[in-house]
Amino acid sequence: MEIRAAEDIEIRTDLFPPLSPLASSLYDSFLSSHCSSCFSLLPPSPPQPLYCSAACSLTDSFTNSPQFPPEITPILPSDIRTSLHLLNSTAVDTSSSPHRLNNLLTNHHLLMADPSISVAIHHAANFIATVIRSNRKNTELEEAAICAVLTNAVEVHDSNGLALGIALYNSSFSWINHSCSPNSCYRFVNNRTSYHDVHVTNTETSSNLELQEQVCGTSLNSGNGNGPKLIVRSIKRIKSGEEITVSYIDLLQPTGLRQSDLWSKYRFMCNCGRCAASPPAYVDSILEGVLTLESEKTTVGHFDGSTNKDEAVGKMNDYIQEAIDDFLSDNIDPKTCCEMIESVLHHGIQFKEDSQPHCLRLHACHYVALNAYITLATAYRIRSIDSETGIVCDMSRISAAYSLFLAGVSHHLFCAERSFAISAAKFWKNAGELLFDLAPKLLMELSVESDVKCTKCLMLETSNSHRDIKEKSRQILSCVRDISQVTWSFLTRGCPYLEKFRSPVDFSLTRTNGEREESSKDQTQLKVIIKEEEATEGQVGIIIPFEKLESLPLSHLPDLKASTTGMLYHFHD
Ligand SMILES: C[S@@+](CC[C@H](N)C(=O)[O-])C[C@H]1O[C@@H](n2cnc3c(N)ncnc32)[C@H](O)[C@@H]1O
Repeated sequence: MEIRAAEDIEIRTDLFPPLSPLASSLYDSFLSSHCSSCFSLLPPSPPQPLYCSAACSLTDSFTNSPQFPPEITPILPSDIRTSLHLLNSTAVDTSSSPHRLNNLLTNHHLLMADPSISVAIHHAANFIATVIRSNRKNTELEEAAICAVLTNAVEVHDSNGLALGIALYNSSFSWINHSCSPNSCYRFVNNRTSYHDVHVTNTETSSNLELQEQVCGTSLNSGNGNGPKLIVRSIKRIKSGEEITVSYIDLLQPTGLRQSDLWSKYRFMCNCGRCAASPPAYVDSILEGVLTLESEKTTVGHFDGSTNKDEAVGKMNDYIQEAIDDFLSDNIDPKTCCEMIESVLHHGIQFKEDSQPHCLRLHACHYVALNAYITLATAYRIRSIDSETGIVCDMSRISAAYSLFLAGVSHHLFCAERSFAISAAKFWKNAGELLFDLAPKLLMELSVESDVKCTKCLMLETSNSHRDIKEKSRQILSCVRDISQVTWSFLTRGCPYLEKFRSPVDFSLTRTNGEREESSKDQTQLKVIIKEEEATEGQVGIIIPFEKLESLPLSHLPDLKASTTGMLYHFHD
């Protein structure tokens, strides 16, 4: 099943009114802080039982279910609670074939064929049958409910991106397939927001969609009226008849990782255009891109004796990822985390090829580097809070610089793949917040007053059309580039990794190992190794300077890809 547009849909259109879930549940860690029915934050001393209102308490009858048996692992208690709600929902037709419960795909055969999960599904189904005191002879329906939840439920996030729990929606949403280059996205709206507070460009939007092979008569808003409401919005222009797609996973990952993410979470191999592209899309090559520098320009190597680039890249990735994981699990302090990650980002690692030493670095847009910038921005921010007065500003400044750099990098990727708009917008917002946070600290330190307003761009104005958004995106970049001519060197002072870059939106290196060099000279010394095994001898790629990529009409990007020989991207003036 799939959903297709019944008519042309403009960018930024809500495809149907906010949808209530058929069933939902908080994760265990939020059960005492959030309303189990509508997911809103409860007051500091919450009422017992834990609902925000009498209406919410009426919709949720299974919160006090008995202790979950350990055999249900790896199925989470929130999956079981959602399955219980689903079976208890008046909007669910339990008399139809359990293999397509309420017309939702259950992937029953796929999940039951996997021994790592089928045993747990079986135990969980027996547990659910006991709770609902089912007198059915078998637990087929309970199994189907669990499989429907595992196949279709989505994680619910609050406005800060915190994952609160899961929710399952009817076929209007659940029939929307995944794409790694989707044309739509979804988000959750506060239950207290009325439909009229939500921006809807076309109030007739429910007629924008055609449900293929629709057989159920369920109305769009059937389900748990108090649960977290979901909105689907177009992020590209969609032609009549085109399939509506959203992303089920983080899109800022290269193809192999996206595929394994989808397999481990949803048990399917993605067959979308981005995954099937050959040669791979520009963004997928650059998300895994690495740089080599000639030996005399480098001094430090973290892993001696490596003669294989793939192995060297693997070590570099593992080292950074371990530092990130250790930081997130409190195993290392923020200062050590910054030192470990920055040392690999800045110095890269050494390897030998044809008995020549080379230094390998992650490309600034490498997916591990992106995760590193997020961690570094957070770690420096924590250091700013924990610091003595003297270095508070320095720590906040570098935190803002990493956040701004991340926004610039994601914007660069967004220019080539428009579905990265959501990530780029989030990173720009974070960067803006950290810069706003830094400004008063600096003013206090400098004891000056200032009223700074941007007159170059109209960033806060909303854009309606594709052309407007492109123009606004160009304005923002030109504004950031102009401002960063004066601020970037200040923001990055004392941070050797970021000091190498000309600005947060230009990734051509300005120095290698402390030596300031002309950018053009650098570029001839850098080889962009995107997929080394596919490059032929003598191929030298050049990092595409940001301005050049930006000034290219988007329609040229596929040409750029098609004109490549091997996997190296050549770019000529
Ligand atoms: C939420 S459902 C989407 C609707 C589903 N196609 C249906 O018939 O009801 C998710 C399931 O659809 C299939 N699916 C979704 N996107 C896919 C894609 N890009 N490639 C292959 N299968 C996909 C997978 O079986 C996945 O588990």
